[in-house]
Amino acid sequence: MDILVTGGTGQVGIELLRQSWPDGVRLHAPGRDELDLADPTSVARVAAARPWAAIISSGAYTAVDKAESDVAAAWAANALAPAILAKAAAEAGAPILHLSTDYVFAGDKPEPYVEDDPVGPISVYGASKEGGEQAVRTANPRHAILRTAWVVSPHRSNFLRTMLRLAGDRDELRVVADQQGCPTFAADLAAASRTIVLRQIAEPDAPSGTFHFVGEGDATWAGFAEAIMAASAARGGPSARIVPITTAEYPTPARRPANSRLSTEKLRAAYGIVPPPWRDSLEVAIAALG
Ligand SMILES: NC(=O)C1=CN([C@@H]2O[C@H](COP(=O)(O)OP(=O)(O)OC[C@H]3O[C@@H](n4cnc5c(N)ncnc54)[C@H](OP(=O)(O)O)[C@@H]3O)[C@@H](O)[C@H]2O)C=CC1
Ligand SMILES: Cc1cn([C@H]2C[C@H](O)[C@@H](COP(=O)(O)OP(=O)(O)O[C@H]3O[C@@H](C)C(=O)[C@@H](O)[C@H]3O)O2)c(=O)[nH]c1=O
Ligand SMILES: [Mg+2]
Repeated sequence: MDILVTGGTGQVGIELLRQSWPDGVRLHAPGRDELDLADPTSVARVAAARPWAAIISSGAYTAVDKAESDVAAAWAANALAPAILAKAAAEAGAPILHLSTDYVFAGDKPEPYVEDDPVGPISVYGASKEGGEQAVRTANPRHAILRTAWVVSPHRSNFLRTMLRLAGDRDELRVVADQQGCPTFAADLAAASRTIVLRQIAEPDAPSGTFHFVGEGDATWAGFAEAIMAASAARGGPSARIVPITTAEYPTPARRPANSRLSTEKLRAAYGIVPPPWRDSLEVAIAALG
């Protein structure tokens, strides 16, 4: 049984490939040389290369600030590529698991967002990911659109690694304290994705639709940074004092939601998946960094 994974070299892709998969399941994760998400011809070729048992669509244009000035590339990778993948899976009678983001929301809801809340992206990245959701939803009835948020891991570029790197150079880090969300560890997300995709392959009537998966608990970016520093210091790693600032004091090309906490109740009910607390996963990740 062959599963196509896009973005296999990304934070989530690396952890997907590391999961233990049942005998007979093979994951195929072509690199950029073979699969260029910005090139529809290349995406269509890989999508049609085999009758995939499932497609996991994890690859994306994830540089949130750069996307503001690179609109076409962001939309090609985040919306058009998933459309092609979802259609190819549908033609093979196969499900697609597509990863999406909290940044599809505007961030003005005071409570955690549920799956049915209206989207309202405030960035090019968020809008392009919303485009990808709509493409997947309309091209393949057998889908799980899995929205996640604030993904970190010991690999690639992410907030955890940025904070540790900056802490190695400075005594003090200024971090925004008026944006709240749910930190998510890539390994936890990959484990949830594995459960969903295996059930979708095995059961044609497995729950389809949009679901949220994020680490249990919430934080502001400043609060997350403080927890990272405490965990790092406890293991003799780099640490710095976190100075809470406002979004206005940290100007960026892209706007980000003030609140993008996500409720995960729907996934719990549909698939029995219970997200681990992000603070527990932080300890595991810091330990893995040595
Ligand atoms: N990171 C986060 O905080 C969040 C991520 N998500 C979503 O989760 C998914 C996985 O994200 P994550 O693993 O963190 O992403 P990363 O930024 O770690 O990795 C992105 C992956 O996509 C690949 N990719 C990007 N552009 C192309 C392209 N044109 N052609 C081929 N491959 C390409 C990269 O390949 P290469 O190695 O060649 O660069 C890499 O494998 C994405 O859909 C993202 O939108 C959702 C919420 C939060
Ligand atoms: C590096 C740094 C960032 N910040 C702020 C900027 C921003 O508001 C917040 C997080 O910055 P980052 O650039 O790491 O995060 P960002 O690129 O916004 O992360 C997002 O990535 C995409 C792919 C998603 O889908 C989202 O869920 C989210 O994880 O922290 C500081 O306040 N101080 C700092 O020193
Ligand atoms: Mg970033």
